Amino acid sequence: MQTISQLVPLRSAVDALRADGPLALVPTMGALHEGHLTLVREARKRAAHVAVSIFVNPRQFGPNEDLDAYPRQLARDSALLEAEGVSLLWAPTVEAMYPAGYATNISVSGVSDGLCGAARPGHFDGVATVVCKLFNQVRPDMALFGEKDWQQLAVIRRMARDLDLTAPHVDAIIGVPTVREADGLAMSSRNAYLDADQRAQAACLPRAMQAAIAAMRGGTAYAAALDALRADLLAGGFHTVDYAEVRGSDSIALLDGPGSEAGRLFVAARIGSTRLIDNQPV
Ligand SMILES: Nc1ncnc2c1ncn2[C@@H]1O[C@H](COP(=O)(O)OP(=O)(O)OP(=O)(O)O)[C@@H](O)[C@H]1O
Ligand SMILES: CC(C)(CO)[C@@H](O)C(=O)[O-]
Ligand code: BAL
Repeated sequence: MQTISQLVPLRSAVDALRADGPLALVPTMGALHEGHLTLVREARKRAAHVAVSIFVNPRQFGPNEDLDAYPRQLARDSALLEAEGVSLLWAPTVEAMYPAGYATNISVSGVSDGLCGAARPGHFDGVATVVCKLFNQVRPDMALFGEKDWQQLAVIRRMARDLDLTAPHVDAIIGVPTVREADGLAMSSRNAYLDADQRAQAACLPRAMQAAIAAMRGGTAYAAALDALRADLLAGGFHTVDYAEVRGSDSIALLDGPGSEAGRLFVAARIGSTRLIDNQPV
């Protein structure tokens, strides 16, 4: 596995890999867990070579968010990726990604609105901008993203179509189902912020979501099921529910009851100083 942090050597490394067959990209912010490694394994099934990027992207963090605290573990991550047969680790410096004078922003309207877009203003502009840059830098044939960040996946799919970043009529943006801990909690780098009590309480998030979905499927009105879900989370140790909403799986449009589009339940809630997100089909 080659590890590269500057653009000039990246170009020749990528050219050599691409000459050898399809190249898949797995973008990450590091602090790798089984969710990330599942994306890598899926990528290996589909491509001759896998490139993984690790970049804690300052542009997607709000002013009062956890940019400084975000876990950085490059040596450990690198060993994990080497063991998975990854060909290239692209770990750019902030200066390589955003040189002095950097002034371009990508904003994907519609799917970026609401949910995490409302709770984290500017977040999806930061994500779209860096992912567009990563695509231009690595020029992959496909890229894999986790469904845990469902809205992010929708934003990236929209951007890739709108900016012709991938070949037409090819599903080159691949979503991978959420990998969970034994008690149902979605794996996330931010789970490392939880102390033992908070970690035990956090399992109430997927449990309460399952209960709300069962109630909706049983005919309970969405609004009533969402009220009960918020109450369950607050009783279970979460102190704030940023949102608990049913939205269309593709359009991310708000749904107030069963309709023609498949619905998904989206939740973001805070426990201590940690913000957790999850989504599941209704
Ligand atoms: N549990 C998971 N299952 C599947 N994919 C995941 C999971 N967690 C993260 N991913 C995916 O891995 C990629 C990199 O995500 P990232 O590095 O932000 O990790 P994260 O665990 O989501 O971190 P954070 O705690 O910051 O949300 C994204 O496409 C994300 O959706
Ligand atoms: C896609 C991504 C790597 C962009 O920084 C990040 O948002 C993430 O890790 O999900
Ligand atoms: N996992 C999505 C990236 C973020 O929360 O900033």
